[in-house]
Amino acid sequence: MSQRYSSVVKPSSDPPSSLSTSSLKEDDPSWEAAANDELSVRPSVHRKFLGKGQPFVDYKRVRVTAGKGGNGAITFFKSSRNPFGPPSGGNGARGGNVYIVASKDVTSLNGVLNRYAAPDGGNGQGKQMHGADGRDLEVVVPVGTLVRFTDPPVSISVGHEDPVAAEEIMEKHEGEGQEFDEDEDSERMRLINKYYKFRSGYTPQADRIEMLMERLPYESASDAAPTVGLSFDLTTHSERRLLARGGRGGPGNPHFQSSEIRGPAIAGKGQPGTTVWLELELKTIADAGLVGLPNAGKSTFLAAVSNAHPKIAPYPFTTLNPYVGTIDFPDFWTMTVADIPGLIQGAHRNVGLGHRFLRHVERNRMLVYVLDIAGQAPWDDLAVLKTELEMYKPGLTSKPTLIVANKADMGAVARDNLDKLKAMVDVPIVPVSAMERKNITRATAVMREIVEQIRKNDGDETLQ
Ligand SMILES: Nc1nc2c(ncn2[C@@H]2O[C@H](COP(=O)(O)OP(=O)(O)OP(=O)(O)O)[C@@H](O)[C@H]2O)c(=O)[nH]1
Ligand SMILES: [Mg+2]
Repeated sequence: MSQRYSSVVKPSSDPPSSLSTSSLKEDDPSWEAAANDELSVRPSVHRKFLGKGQPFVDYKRVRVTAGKGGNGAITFFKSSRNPFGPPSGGNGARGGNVYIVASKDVTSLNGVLNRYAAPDGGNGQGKQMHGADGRDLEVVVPVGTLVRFTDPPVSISVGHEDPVAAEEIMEKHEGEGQEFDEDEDSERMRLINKYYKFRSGYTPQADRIEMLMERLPYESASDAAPTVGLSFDLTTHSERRLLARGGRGGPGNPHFQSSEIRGPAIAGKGQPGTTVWLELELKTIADAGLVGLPNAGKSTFLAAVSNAHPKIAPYPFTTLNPYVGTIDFPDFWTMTVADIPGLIQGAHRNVGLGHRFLRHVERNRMLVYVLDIAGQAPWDDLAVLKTELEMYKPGLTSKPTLIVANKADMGAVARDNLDKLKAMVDVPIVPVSAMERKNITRATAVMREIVEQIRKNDGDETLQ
């Protein structure tokens, strides 16, 4: 390498203002020096991974149903000595809950199913054997997923309480010698049938119905609380939230024994689990987002600095989905970098791949503009990128910034452009050759310094 660059990094007046770039100025390393101490460079890209992988999904609608509670049992402990033994029905168990968990190990909503249903709780058995609780289910989503509870699709009706079934029950009990006062009694029978079950052939008498009405399980506020419209954001690894609560199990028949009722042929029914509809939207959270025109070398840079193996090719729009890689520093400090598909002029109006991916720029801690420094006018490219980000969401460009002047290996043009760019902008600029893996550690060191500063200011690992 014959080129030498006088200054590698320019001190920044951009936020964060407290960021010290003095250490970066101290030893302006040349290409050769930088190339010799490439600690974080992976020697080879595993070819077999190139271009493979799962489709990227960043929006999904999901239906989640918690498990139904198990029914209580109606059994009696009979023996030769005691043919009318005491009631011995076990309780039904609660149905499985459904939780949503954020994980840094998944990067797309691709693995999320359309429907989830937690297992039901087990029914009670004879000999006081209670059912087994339904297993809890976890929906695993990437960190940065927004969860919104929505209305059910119009064509499906939700109701756990089925008015038609209640009608049928009413009809069944008509003509059985019991007089029903139309409205009131049908409502009572509906409730009784919702919460209790009877041994086949058993018809509860009026006084039993009275007793059962008195001890109806009360519905807690959280059971009935409407969730539609609620939303939350999963921003940290292993954050866990309850989506749907499993139904309670019904008590077994010993619970209905009293001085009057010696052999209760009654047990509690398991309650249905709640059903909710969700909208999941992924807005990738990475420490740094790579923003650049198509073909600028973003993917090559990501492959050079991180453990990721994105597809790299000499045509625009090679990268069609955001791709997150992790940079591992020798002292085990890590940061994440997102390769975002190329932007072009008019992206905010949906030109090119459009604004679909701009949402993934929103929540990165810092921006890394990757410019093709050997191109016609890299400063124009930078202006286009900044304009597109601002048009999509005002204020987006005010994040801490680094410019990676890529393709600096391309001779005199690159060197001249770099000098011109340095004179024009007031942001740290690091010339690199992502392809030849030169000056990469320099770039990652600056990125680390900026990210460390932001994390310190934020006070924790979360990001809003
Ligand atoms: N000479 C030279 N070529 C490079 C360098 N970095 C990347 N390239 C080449 O530039 C082309 C585009 O690289 P990519 O990494 O696919 O570019 P990208 O920005 O990810 O492009 P899109 O995914 O299409 O937005 C490839 O042919 C790379 O080999 C570099 O430092 N020097
Ligand atoms: Mg790419």
